[in-house]
Order: sequence, then structure tokens, then C-alpha cells
Amino acid sequence: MRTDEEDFGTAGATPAHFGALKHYDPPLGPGAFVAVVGPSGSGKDTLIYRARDWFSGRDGIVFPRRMVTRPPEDVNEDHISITEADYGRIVEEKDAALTWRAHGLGYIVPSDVDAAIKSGAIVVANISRMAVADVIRNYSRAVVVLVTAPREVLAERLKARGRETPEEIASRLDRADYTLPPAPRMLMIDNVASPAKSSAKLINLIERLHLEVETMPL
Ligand SMILES: Nc1ncnc2c1ncn2[C@@H]1O[C@H](COP(=O)(O)OP(=O)(O)OP(=O)(O)O)[C@@H](O)[C@H]1O
Ligand SMILES: O=P(O)(O)OC[C@H]1O[C@H](OP(=O)(O)O)[C@H](O)[C@@H]1O
Repeated sequence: MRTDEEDFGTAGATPAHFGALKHYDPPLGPGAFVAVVGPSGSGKDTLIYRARDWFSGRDGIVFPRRMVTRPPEDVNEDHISITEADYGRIVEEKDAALTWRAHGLGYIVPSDVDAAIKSGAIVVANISRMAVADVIRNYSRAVVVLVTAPREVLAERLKARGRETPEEIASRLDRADYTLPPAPRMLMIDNVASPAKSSAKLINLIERLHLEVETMPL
């Protein structure tokens, strides 16, 4: 099992470059933050994109594009490509909802997510398991969706996706059993069936949260 400290070491990051840059007390609401997490290759983006298509045109359900220090030509994720200098500046200016480093890359969930939560939106984002504690601390309605698949399935999917080298895939598989902090609200999706079946569970959760925000004040 890997720890945050080990990850800081391998990613060359420091605690100042990781997690929530702001700590909200009280936590932000009334909207909900749906943190989709799980090992690389489990299918987080696949399920998120299906949910995004399903809710296309619906107000109050937001799928933020992440900023990643990854070249723009990566077709697997609809992301905003940023440089390491951009990443450093955003962290320095505390201009993000969440930041973390993994796989040698810097990741940012943009700060406009916080305004969306304050307006009562449901925000759905693929984040690192290292950032879950910050989501739970900063958002009143934080729900963790843990997407899983057996290790051999992860290995096959990453190989078929073809984005990483065999060494990078091995390093991703090493993180497969990373332990999550306790989360008061969690949905597990064992994503071995069809993407349609698994994404229906995520869609159902988002619908229920949308109703909850509208009908149950904090
Ligand atoms: N239920 C499924 N059945 C078969 N293949 C799937 C399923 N879900 C996802 N995949 C495939 O597995 C691969 C990895 O999926 P995806 O990129 O969504 O994973 P991820 O969890 O977002 O990974 P990462 O954390 O590395 O971004 C993709 O090629 C995708 O098409
Ligand atoms: O292993 P942990 O820390 O949970 O996740 C680390 C990162 O790995 C994946 O990155 P990508 O989408 O493949 O770039 C996830 O999206 C997350 O951002």
C-alpha cells in the first residue's frame, strides 16, 4: 500500500502542492461534490462521460474540465492542457478548488467549481484518492464514488488504451490498492459489467442528489 508521503516523493511534489488550497469553515454548500475515484483503468472517465452525455443541457449538473500538465493531443480525456509553470502559478495564487500530483503530472480542478457548489449545483469530477479528505472537509454534501475492477482487468484495459508505456502501466497498477480515507457517503461501482450498466448507477446517484439539494436544505 502506498502513502501520500511516498507519492510526494515519487511525484516530486510537496504538501504545499497537494490537496485543497483553501479550507472552508463551514464547508461549502448547498450543492454536492461527487468525487469519482479509483485505480487507473477502472473506468472513471468512461462513466463520467456517459453521465455527462445523459445530463447534457440540464442546468445545475456540472462536469468540470480538469487542467492537467499533459499534452493537449491526449484524446482519452477532455482536459485543459497546462504547463508546469501554469500549474505552479495557480497553486501559488491558490486559484483552484483542488490540486494534486500523480504519475509525474499536476492536476487542477478549477476554482469556479466552488461558485457552482454555492449555487446548488451537483459537481462531478474524476479526482485522486489523495484528494478525497479535502473534498470531505470542504464540501457539505461530499459523496465519494469508488470505481473498481480486478487488477488483471485494469492491466488489460490500460494496455489496450495504449496511452502509457509498460513501465508507466506497472507504476499505475502499483497504486491499485491505495487506501481511501473514511467517507461518510460512498457508492461503490464494480465496473466489470457494461459501461451502460455501471454508468446508470452514477446517473441515478446524481439524480438523487439533485433532488436532495432541491428538497432538503442543509
Ligand atoms: N465497463 C467497461 N468494460 C470494458 N471496458 C471499459 C469499461 N469501462 C472502461 N473501459 C475501458 O477501459 C479503459 C480505461 O477507462 P478510463 O480511461 O475511463 O479509466 P480511468 O479510471 O478514467 O483511468 P485513469 O485513471 O487512468 O484516467 C478505456 O479504454 C475504456 O474504454
Ligand atoms: O491513483 P490516484 O491518486 O487515486 O489517482 C491519480 C490520478 O490518476 C488518474 O489520472 P489520469 O486520469 O490517468 O491522468 C486519476 O484521474 C487521478 O487524477
